[in-house]
Amino acid sequence: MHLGLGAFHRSHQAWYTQHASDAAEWGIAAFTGRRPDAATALSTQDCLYTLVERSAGGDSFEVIGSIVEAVDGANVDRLCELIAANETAVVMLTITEAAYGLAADGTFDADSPAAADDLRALSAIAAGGTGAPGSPLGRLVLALAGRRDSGGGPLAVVSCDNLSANGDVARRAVLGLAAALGTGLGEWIGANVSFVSTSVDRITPRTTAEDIEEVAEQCGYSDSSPVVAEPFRNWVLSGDFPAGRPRWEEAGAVVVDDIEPYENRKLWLLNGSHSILAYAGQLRGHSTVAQALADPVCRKAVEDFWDEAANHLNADGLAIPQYRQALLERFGNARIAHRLAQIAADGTTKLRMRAVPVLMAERAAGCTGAGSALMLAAWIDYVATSQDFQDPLASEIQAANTLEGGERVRALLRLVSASIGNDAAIVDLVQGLCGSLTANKAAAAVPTRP
Ligand SMILES: NC(=O)c1ccc[n+]([C@@H]2O[C@H](COP(=O)([O-])OP(=O)(O)OC[C@H]3O[C@@H](n4cnc5c(N)ncnc54)[C@H](O)[C@@H]3O)[C@@H](O)[C@H]2O)c1
Ligand SMILES: O=P(O)(O)OC[C@@H](O)[C@@H](O)[C@H](O)[C@H](O)CO
Repeated sequence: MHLGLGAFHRSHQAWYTQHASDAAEWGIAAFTGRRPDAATALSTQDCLYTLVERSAGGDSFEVIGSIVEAVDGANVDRLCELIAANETAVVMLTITEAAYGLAADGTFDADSPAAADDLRALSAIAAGGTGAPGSPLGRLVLALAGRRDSGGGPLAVVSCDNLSANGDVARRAVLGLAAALGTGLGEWIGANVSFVSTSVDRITPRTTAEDIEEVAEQCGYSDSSPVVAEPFRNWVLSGDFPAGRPRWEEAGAVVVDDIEPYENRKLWLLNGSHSILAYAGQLRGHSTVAQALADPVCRKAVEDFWDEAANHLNADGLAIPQYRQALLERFGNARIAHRLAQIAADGTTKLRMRAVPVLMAERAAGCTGAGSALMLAAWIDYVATSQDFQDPLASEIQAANTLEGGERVRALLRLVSASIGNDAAIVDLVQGLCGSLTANKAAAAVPTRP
């Protein structure tokens, strides 16, 4: 099963499942998150779609068939039916970082609007009423209650979202929501559901109309739902699969006992620098990752942050210099038009995992942390100028934006993390960096496109 049918699941977990040595024994039922569109489009073509692997040198095409059913996420009856089935072994999630209802301290926030709605819906069901939760995790909790009742047995929930310790985060959110259905469900989940943590990597931008045209021209058939991704892919998993899983390792996935060093390497070096490029790049007039990286001001901001992060990535075998070099090549692939506006979304949740841990580690080591602080300053400048940023705390950001100077910086930083927002020296540091990325904007080396 999969929740959050979008581009990434189709370029990553569906690819690994298709290439597992026992692929013929498995099929994925994938549910959308907030809209039915992706399921409707895929269903009309038997859930088959083209994966376009886009390197700097050209494109190659592969039809992926590992998804066997695509369903509107609002079809909670079908979700419950499939999760109750004994044959269901794994539930994968790509529902975005913002969908886990994380509070600024990393705990589950039962008061976030989506969680509060789900808790109300689940409590009403527990009291014998009708209705259904509206978020993927709320729906999953209802379906897990059905599995318990039907004796479907244990299974694994595998978060594939860019969150540190994503399995633990998923467990906290599921248990937080399950409380509304009575304490017995939490106990059953504790005993029967394994929350697997993963580090996932494959740059997969949103599909464009040009991508659809290209597939028609090159492949000679019409595909409404191709997905474009870079050639690179990586999947590191840690946790138990009590009901089995496809042999993903035969397709290159890696199973480890301690995932933290891999997660930190990926979240800090790749996603952290993506966030710098997203905010600094847009402030400087760029719209894609490749354009922003070619701007020396953005490139320096990335390298400075990487230097800081590397100080705290010390586990054996991480090969940080090679990883950095590979990232420069991957980001520089201008044929992958990775939009900075897409990466910029949900900054409060993302910066908590991308900037804050490195900043705190640097300061604990007696350094300034200016490279990580610049990521936060870029975000603060971005939310002042962007008219249409997306964030689970958008209204709180708007309220903070009505303040001035240090008060505004402090209020915005508190939305990311109380520990940095309440630290006067960090607030001063970040405030001093605000505006610095655009101060020499005229020096940007790259012509920009709208
Ligand atoms: N695209 C990539 O390159 C990439 C790479 C690695 C990891 N990821 C992870 O996968 C996630 C999904 O990526 P994608 O490219 O498929 O994105 P997407 O925008 O296509 O979204 C995937 C699904 O999540 C649902 N969703 C979005 N916001 C939600 C919310 N607030 N609450 C509930 N559901 C929501 C959508 O409806 C959709 O079904 C990312 O957020 C990231 O955590 C993506
Ligand atoms: O999808 P997000 O919003 O978590 O982050 C945007 C990008 O940084 C991200 O999607 C990367 O492309 C991806 O993590 C590469 O594996």
